[in-house]
Amino acid sequence: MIARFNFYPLCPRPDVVLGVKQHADSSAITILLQDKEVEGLQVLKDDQWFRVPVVPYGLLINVGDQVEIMSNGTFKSPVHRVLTNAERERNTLAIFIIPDVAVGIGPVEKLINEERPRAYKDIKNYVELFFQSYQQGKRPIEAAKISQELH
Ligand SMILES: O=C(O)CCC(=O)C(=O)O
Ligand SMILES: [Fe+2]
Repeated sequence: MIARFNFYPLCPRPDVVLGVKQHADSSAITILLQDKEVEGLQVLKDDQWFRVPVVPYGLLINVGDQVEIMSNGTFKSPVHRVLTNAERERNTLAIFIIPDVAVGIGPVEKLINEERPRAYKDIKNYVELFFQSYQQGKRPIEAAKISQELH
């Protein structure tokens, strides 16, 4: 488990500067305590950005890439980003639940069948793989997909 406190200072140019660039989380599950007043998080769906409303003291549960892999794609890890704000500072707390790297992860056998063939490889240290791809501007989960090997 990793806890990250995010602080977004005032930014004079929210039109050109992001608080966090678009990504999906490398965790299995993320628990996010948003700022109780200031909005900023957006989720990508069907090529459109949707704002995540503020729910004071509410916890936002987000599926990360590792649950997408373990569920053989049944649950999707959403791409999201954070905007900046010229008038209000913003604070959030993200708790990333991460499986033991020594154990590794892969799709659960019972979720693999003829209709849904195995879509992801077994992986030992997904977070390391994640950051290799992330630095190159690629969607890290693509590196875990089996169809990738055919190209
Ligand atoms: O600060 C937020 O609202 C979200 C931060 C986030 O996406 C992350 O820390 O992975
Ligand atoms: Fe995130």
